[in-house]
Amino acid sequence: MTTIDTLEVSLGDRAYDIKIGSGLIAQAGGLIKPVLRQPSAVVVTDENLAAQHLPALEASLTDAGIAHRSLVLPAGEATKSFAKLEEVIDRLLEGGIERGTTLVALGGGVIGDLTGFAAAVTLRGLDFIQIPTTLLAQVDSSVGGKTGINTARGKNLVGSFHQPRLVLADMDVLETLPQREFLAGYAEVVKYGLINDPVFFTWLEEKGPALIAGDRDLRREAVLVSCRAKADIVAQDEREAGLRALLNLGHTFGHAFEAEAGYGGGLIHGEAVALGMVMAFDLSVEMGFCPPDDAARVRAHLQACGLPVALTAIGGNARTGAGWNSATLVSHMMRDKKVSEGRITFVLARGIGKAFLERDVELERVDALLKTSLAA
Ligand SMILES: NC(=O)c1ccc[n+]([C@@H]2O[C@H](COP(=O)([O-])OP(=O)(O)OC[C@H]3O[C@@H](n4cnc5c(N)ncnc54)[C@H](O)[C@@H]3O)[C@@H](O)[C@H]2O)c1
Ligand SMILES: O=C(O)C(=O)C[C@@H](O)[C@H](O)[C@H](O)COP(=O)(O)O
Ligand SMILES: [Zn+2]
Repeated sequence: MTTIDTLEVSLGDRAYDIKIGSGLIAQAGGLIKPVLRQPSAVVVTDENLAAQHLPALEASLTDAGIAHRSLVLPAGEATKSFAKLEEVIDRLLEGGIERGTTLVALGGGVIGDLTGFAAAVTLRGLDFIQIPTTLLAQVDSSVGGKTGINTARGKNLVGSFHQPRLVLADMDVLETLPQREFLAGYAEVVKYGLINDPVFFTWLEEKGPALIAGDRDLRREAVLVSCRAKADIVAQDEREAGLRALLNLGHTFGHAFEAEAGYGGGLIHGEAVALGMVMAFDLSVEMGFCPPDDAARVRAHLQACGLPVALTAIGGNARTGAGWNSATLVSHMMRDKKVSEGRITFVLARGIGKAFLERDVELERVDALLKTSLAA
């Protein structure tokens, strides 16, 4: 049996462990059982996971004596919707559910966010467990308790803070993850370096190519460092009173791009975040906060990895099939949850590893930056 790394998200009576290792899905029943209120679970997953990893999870739950059933949803961002939330809740209630039943999210961020929100509101609150299967979900979405859905008006505009009881990050599942999805998750890994860990960013510049190519030790190290970074921030600021907003680096831009792209798969979250981080660094340079060389390093690394670094790579071309304009993107940004008294709070940087929050940003600057990127 291989070793399991355990990190704690220290949140008092809502504290929980993140377990990182190989073969965790096969052992899930035994690992989950101690945190269950009663031995009954409903697994929520998507059709790709149902084909590839659900059977192993179900077998493990059966072996551990946990009664279970599974709900399988369509894969993709469009599933994070009111319609699918209603469907999940209806199927939970239809099949019979009690307050002691635990939901188990087997999937990427879409399944994790939706299942967590369903858990938060069904019977006024069920426990849930995260089994993240994408790199993005392992390093970011499964940790910290942000749950929710998208609306036609924007990303994640309906949701709740609801912490999981346990996170099981099985490194083996990354073997079946499509490369585009792996890369998208890598953008959120890079984010931790850019926020407050310049040594990690330098490590990624050096090791990123091998990690992306499939080196398992490097992948595990990156998941561990990322989860430690996120757990540390969440423990200090669970509900985003301040510090936690740094985890939104690249997201004010990125969420606007996702909303404009329509959640259809033409642009996925991590890709939008990669481009958003490039733009946040460019804005930081424009405003005189950040040395141009640091922004150049960010752009160069993400580009070398194959992530989008200009709006021309995603908007108004074959991927989305639509022409974009800066005014519409700014109007999306005005619905960001960090808007306060009509002003957007941006996550900017004084350099790599030196992110900070800034409210005093003229929208004309943002508009000009978007126009430049649209014409690049
Ligand atoms: N709650 C948070 O803190 C948080 C943080 C970051 C992102 N998010 C959200 O996460 C979502 C994106 O999550 P994602 O990037 O994981 O996308 P996703 O959940 O859509 O998964 C990506 C695709 O990969 C497939 N897949 C997943 N695991 C697989 C595996 N092991 N093998 C083969 N295929 C697999 C899925 O079926 C899907 O088609 C966005 O909605 C974003 O807003 C939330
Ligand atoms: O956990 C957080 O806090 C984050 O901001 C992590 C982000 O990567 C994630 O995309 C999150 O869902 C964004 O949250 P939102 O509140 O801006 O919708
Ligand atoms: Zn994100």
